[in-house]
Amino acid sequence: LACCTQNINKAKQQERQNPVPVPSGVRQSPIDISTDDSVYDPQLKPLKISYDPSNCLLLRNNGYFFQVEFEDSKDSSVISSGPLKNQYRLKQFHFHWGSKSDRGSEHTVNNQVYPAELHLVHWNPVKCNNSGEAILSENGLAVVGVFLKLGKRHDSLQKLVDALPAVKHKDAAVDFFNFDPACMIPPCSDYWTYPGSLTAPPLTECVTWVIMKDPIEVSPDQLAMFRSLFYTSVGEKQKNMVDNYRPVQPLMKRTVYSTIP
Ligand SMILES: COc1ccc(C[C@@]2(O)NC(=S)NC2=O)c(OC)c1
Ligand SMILES: [Zn+2]
Repeated sequence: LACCTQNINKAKQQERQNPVPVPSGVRQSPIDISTDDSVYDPQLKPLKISYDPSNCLLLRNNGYFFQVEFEDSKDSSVISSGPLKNQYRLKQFHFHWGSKSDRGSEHTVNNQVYPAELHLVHWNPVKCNNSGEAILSENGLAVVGVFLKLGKRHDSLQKLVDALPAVKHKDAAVDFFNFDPACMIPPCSDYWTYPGSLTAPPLTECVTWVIMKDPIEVSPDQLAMFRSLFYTSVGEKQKNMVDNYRPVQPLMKRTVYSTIP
């Protein structure tokens, strides 16, 4: 999963500069979430989240964003319930952010943009043998999205921020152990959910999205550290890693369901 995102992330950057409609894309992501048009589903339960920090392995700059990768050979860091029929294993998490705080998130809410968005990527071991296969299987992936807004410092995120200078350039990677991603899940369990896609090529329509209603807060200094990374490898002309988000896509015939009455 981590390996094959690199060359296609270049395509994602291209796609952002001159967006080309995806032929026969009927469930593309991200989208704008119109709260008035979303449908309250009283059957939707809170997402069950159970992560084991000892599964945390590595921090990598893949040339499009930085991602934290997890051991996923067992059902030890998983999500279930909510809109999910099976249990999904955490594979990695990453962020999207802007060059300025008036842009950065991939999803928007009533056209409100956030300065950044966290994606926690999980795959379905019942339907797939590994995360690479999950990309090719309908609802093979479940991605939890969490908006970031500027405010007070996020103390538990600081451990990750402090490790970023070690992965400034593309393809850099360092050991990154004992981090609990649950610290980035907002206390309120409310979410929107809809069927969508990867937001980078190959843009496959394999994702059940769960977007948390409440943002988490990070400080301006913490977000500035995200922007200090580079898209480029050592020795190349440095290009700051910013604005790595895809524009919103047409909702088409989809319904966004919510836990919010
Ligand atoms: C070939 O497999 C891929 C390709 C790209 C991504 C990245 C992304 O498109 N997906 C999400 S989520 N955000 C993104 O930017 C990926 O992530 C699971 C898997
Ligand atoms: Zn993403």
